[in-house]
Amino acid sequence: MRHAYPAEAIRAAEAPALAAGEPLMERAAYAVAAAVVAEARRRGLALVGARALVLAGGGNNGGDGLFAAAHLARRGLVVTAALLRERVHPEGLAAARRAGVRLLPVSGDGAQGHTGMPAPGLAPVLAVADDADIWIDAIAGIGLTGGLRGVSGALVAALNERRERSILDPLVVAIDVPSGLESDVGAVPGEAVRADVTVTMIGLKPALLLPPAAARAGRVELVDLGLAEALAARPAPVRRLLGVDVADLWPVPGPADHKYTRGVVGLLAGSDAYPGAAVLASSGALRTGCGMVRYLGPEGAARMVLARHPEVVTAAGRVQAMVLGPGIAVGAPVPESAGRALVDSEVALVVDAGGLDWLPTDPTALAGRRVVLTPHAGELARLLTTRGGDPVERSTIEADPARWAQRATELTGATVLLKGAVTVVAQPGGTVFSQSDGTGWLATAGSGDVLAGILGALLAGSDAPAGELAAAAALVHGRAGVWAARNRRGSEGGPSPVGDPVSATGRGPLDDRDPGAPITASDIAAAVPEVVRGILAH
Ligand SMILES: NC(=O)C1=CN([C@@H]2O[C@H](COP(=O)(O)OP(=O)(O)OC[C@H]3O[C@@H](n4cnc5c(N)ncnc54)[C@H](OP(=O)(O)O)[C@@H]3O)[C@@H](O)[C@H]2O)[C@@H](O)CC1
Ligand SMILES: [K+]
Repeated sequence: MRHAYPAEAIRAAEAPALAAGEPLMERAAYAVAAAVVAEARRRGLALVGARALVLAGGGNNGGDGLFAAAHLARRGLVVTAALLRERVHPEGLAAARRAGVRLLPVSGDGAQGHTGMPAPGLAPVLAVADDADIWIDAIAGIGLTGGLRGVSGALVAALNERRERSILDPLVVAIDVPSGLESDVGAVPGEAVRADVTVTMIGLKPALLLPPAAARAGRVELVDLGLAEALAARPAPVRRLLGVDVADLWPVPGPADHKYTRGVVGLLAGSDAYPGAAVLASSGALRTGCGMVRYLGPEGAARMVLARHPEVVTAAGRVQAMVLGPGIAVGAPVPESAGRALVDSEVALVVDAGGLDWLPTDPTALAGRRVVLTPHAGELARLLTTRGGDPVERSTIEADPARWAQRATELTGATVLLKGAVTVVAQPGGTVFSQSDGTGWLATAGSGDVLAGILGALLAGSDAPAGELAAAAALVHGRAGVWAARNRRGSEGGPSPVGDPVSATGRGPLDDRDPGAPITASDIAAAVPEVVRGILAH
């Protein structure tokens, strides 16, 4: 499991070590220099003579940068340090000077000019940036408050603009947190550095896991500076499940299990308008490995479900988890079986799409129950607007998904899995999970119906907390999409997949060399067993 800690916890963990005189900044700077060297080598950049620009702010983050600049200069790189404050870390500055780093004070004059052109005071540093192979961002770390101001904001805006126009393609390494991100949250308050690699100290920060901020960090390397134990004693409000965590909580059947002990999933999904959702949610649940699926929706959809999955049962009966709402239109009346499940505290619930309207208005009504809502941003906007009183736009949610998912848990009393490129799961009063396991190919009709089925099966088959199971479902769903996109599997029941057996775990992102192939929701469901096997065999 990955854990992310707020700045306050990082500072508390480092305080005793600093008081004891441990050379944390030296260790941090050494790790940054090592990461720069390793990444430059990976890119085939000759180190001696390579040009690096360090952007140094006035705090300890700038100190890390200046010491790292000194290391790199001693390795033969040509290093310039842009000093963005009149006063920068004095020992760091002295070390950089001794190592032969060129020091370039950056004037803030006119930095906030209104013309949209780079401010005149920035011209010298932009000229160095244009020629540099490597930019190292040491403007600010956990000490940043609010959007980047003044000369730093203007400089980062100008650098981002140059990269966007593809004039330049330097290696960008951020120290601790890309500058411009507030380390405790996923929202991006203004201009922020876009890093290829972020070398982060002591522990991960929430901004490195949460959308949309996390996308600015690139690959994250954690350097614990010997403080992992001190930090582990503190609560981590943001977490990410890994495959091994999912293996630990996966309901693997034992010899004494039968279909009822494995868990029965009830499905109230699909409608005359959207019958396919019933099929896809059934596929998701069956491929995840529940004991039985009971399909309780309309007859037309039931026929389609049975045609694809003859193992589905359409008779009413006991269920351990119920999936309510995929493929059901907003405003549809509450079916009797859904009404019963909503008041039966023994039944875990997955509530999606049209089912979201069926939730009790009193958030305490679901207290103590395992209930997971699975909206996308548009559905969450609607739910927050109807329940919270004030209108909330989809774009507002996309600017800070974790915050709004948490707000929805307060208003409903349920766990909320907010679907997106990075999926966040908020629980009442609890940890937020942030899962980034998928690929853009997953954004296809019916994908969410499959996810609801996967989650229904996990809730039916395991007693683990709903939030962890929701994060596990997101991980498996994401990896199934990656696996399907990589192996270009045909429709469910089609020919055996071809491809590298290593990729059967679904691990590892698709990349420029193998961007993957288009997939359908059926492909995602079909890939789930391979992904589960990969996770369990790990
Ligand atoms: N202690 C140690 O030995 C170790 C510390 N470590 C490192 O220290 C970092 C924390 O250092 P920190 O506390 O000094 O804060 P830091 O992140 O440098 O930010 C302050 C600077 O940012 C500026 N600034 C703030 N807001 C701004 C804005 N909106 N827009 C523009 N500027 C803004 C602020 O300017 P000012 O407000 O003072 O004008 C000041 O210059 C941590 O992230 C890690 O990298 C680790 O390596 C472990 C060892
Ligand atoms: K930084």
